[in-house]
Parts: sequence; C-alpha cells; structure tokens
Amino acid sequence: MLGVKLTIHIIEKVQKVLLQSDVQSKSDRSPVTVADYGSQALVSFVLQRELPSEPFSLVAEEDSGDLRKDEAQETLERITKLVNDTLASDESYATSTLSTEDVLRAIDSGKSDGGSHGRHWVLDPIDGTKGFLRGDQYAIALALLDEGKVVLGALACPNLPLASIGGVNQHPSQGEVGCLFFANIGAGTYMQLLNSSSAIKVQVTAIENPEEASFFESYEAAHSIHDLSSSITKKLGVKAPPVRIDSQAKYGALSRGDGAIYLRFPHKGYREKIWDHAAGCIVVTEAGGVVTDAAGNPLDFSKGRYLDLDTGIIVTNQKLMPSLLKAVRDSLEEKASSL
Ligand SMILES: Nc1ncnc2c1ncn2[C@@H]1O[C@H](COP(=O)(O)OS(=O)(=O)O)[C@@H](OP(=O)(O)O)[C@H]1O
Ligand SMILES: [Mg+2]
Ligand SMILES: [Mg+2]
Ligand SMILES: [Mg+2]
Repeated sequence: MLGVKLTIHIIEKVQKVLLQSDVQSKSDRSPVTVADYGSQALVSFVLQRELPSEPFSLVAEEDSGDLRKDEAQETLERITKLVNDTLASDESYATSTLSTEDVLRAIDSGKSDGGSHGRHWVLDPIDGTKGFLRGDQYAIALALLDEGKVVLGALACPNLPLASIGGVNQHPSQGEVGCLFFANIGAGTYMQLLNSSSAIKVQVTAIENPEEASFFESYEAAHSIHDLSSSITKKLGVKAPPVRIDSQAKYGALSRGDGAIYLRFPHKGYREKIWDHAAGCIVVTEAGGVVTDAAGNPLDFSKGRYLDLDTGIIVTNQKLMPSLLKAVRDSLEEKASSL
C-alpha cells in the first residue's frame, strides 16, 4: 500500500546512509556525492521492492552519468557498500545485496519526466547540499504526484532542532535535533523526532501583524536575491532580520510556526525543479499555509521536471498572503522601473 508509513520508513533508512557517509570522509567534497547517490539508490530500490505491483515512476535529481566513468569506480564501490550496509541493518532487507550495476540502475530509475498523468514519486536525495557540507541544514525530500497534484510528502531534516528556529540562523545551541515532517492530502501535517515514532500535528503561525513576523530565505545569496526580499519585507512592515537557512527545512520550520514567511527569488534565468518544492509545498499547505509564485498562482507540479513559474516563490499563512502579495508586486515594479 502507498502511504505515509512507507514514506517515513524509507526516509529514515536513508538518513542512516547519510550519517554513515558523513562519518566516512569528512574533509573533501566527495561525501556529498556519496550521500546524494546513496540516498537516491536506496529510496529507488526500496520503493520498487515495496510496491511491486505498481508501475514505477521516479523523478529524482541525480543520474549515474559521472559514476559510470572509469575514475569513479572507487566512489561507486563506496556507495554500494553504504547502501548494502544500510540494507543489512534492516530486518526486512537483511538478505538483499546490491551489485554496483544494481546501484547504477536504481539511481537511473529516477529519470522519469513526471507530468500530469499517473503517479510519480519525486525525490531530492539531499536538498541543501551546501548546508550538508557546512554541517548546517539539509533535507531528504520525498513526495508523490497523482495526476499532477502532490498528494503525499515527507521531509527529513536531520539537523533541525525540535526547538523553534524562528529567530535563529541555522542552529540554536542545544536541545534535541532531527525532525521529520509528513503530510497526506486532506489529513494535515505531522512532525516527529527522527528517532521517535510519536508524531504531533503542526500548524503554521496564526500571526496577522507583520511586525511580529519573522521570515526565512536561502542561506546562499546565489540562490535567492536577498536585496529583493529585504525590500518586500520592509514594505510589509516586518521588523525582524531574515532567518537564513538551507534547504526545504525552511518549509518544515514554517509548517510548525517557527516563522511566518518564506521568500525565494532566484536570479534571472534559473529554473526551479519540482524536487526542490514538492514535499515542502504539501507540508506547508496541509499545515494551513499558502504557497504561490510571485503572481499569486499556486505552484503547478504537472509540467514535468521543472516548475514553470512567475519570478519567485512566496509562502505564508492565509491572513498575511494578500498584503505580502501586494508588497511583492510593488517591490518587483520598483525593481523593474529602476533598471
Ligand atoms: N542558482 C540557483 N538559484 C536558485 N536555486 C538554486 C540555484 N542553484 C541551485 N539551486 C537549488 O537550491 C537548492 C537548495 O536551495 P535553498 O535555497 O533551499 O538552500 S540554500 O540556502 O540556498 O542552500 C539546491 O538543491 P540541492 O542541489 O538539492 O542542494 C538547488 O536545487
Ligand atoms: Mg534540492
Ligand atoms: Mg539535492
Ligand atoms: Mg544538487
């Protein structure tokens, strides 16, 4: 059966791979490659094993092109070992062993184009790669599209504290860490600690006054125009400075009310991918929030691997959305007339 339980199970398994790969080789850039590929191979393998009677379609970020080169043989072997060690640690997969060829095949089954018909899994095996490398926020993001609509989403955020990050960039200093958010269409959004099985229902903030609102944006200035979000929030009357964190952890944190607004304005020419927003979008929406493009249109996940959207992505609660949209419109007009 497709469902939240399976999604959580898979995502928790993947988290083990990431922890192992992080420990194995810390100081060069390769761990992220190992973790990205290992995570994608594992999700793909387990989904296919658990759902043998379904036609399988996966839209995922990575492909095996680089891993098939001669010089990548050692990396491929490390990924294969990680995947096998993780499978061996799970009762129901203890007898499964993947060859390097099986791993390449599992990674490449993420090449689907998605679209408006049928069911497609959507995976970002590590979202926020740069955050992962810095030891900051990252997420494993898995969603399910049905006839072009996101119906299920899970976001594992291994470095996200249980305590609010509403006023804190990246990490507060203490407390429990590692949160999993999941949402099923029409059934709300839940959060649990990654090492626990008791979940609580979460809701976006009810704040109506922008002066009380804090806002999230990308940590990386290359991923979102910080000047523009600053102009928008100033117009709106937001007093707090931006909280800059990597990855879809922003959507997770927003869904439990840590902040009130998420603004994302990529530089000209960048095309957003569906795996960077599908899970985050349903997690926020089912928690009572609203996710739109800069023109106020809902995100359309039915167009293939890319989101075809107007200018940027804005997220907030229903009360703040009309005034936020107006501030976005005014700031974009100002920006256009100053060029
Ligand atoms: N130039 C540019 N503009 C906008 N977005 C880009 C750009 N380049 C990459 N990406 C995508 O951003 C994903 C992570 O972005 P976030 O903004 O959520 O986090 S971050 O603070 O920027 O790290 C990141 O996801 P991962 O590749 O999964 O890490 C990318 O898909
Ligand atoms: Mg990503
Ligand atoms: Mg990624
Ligand atoms: Mg990437």
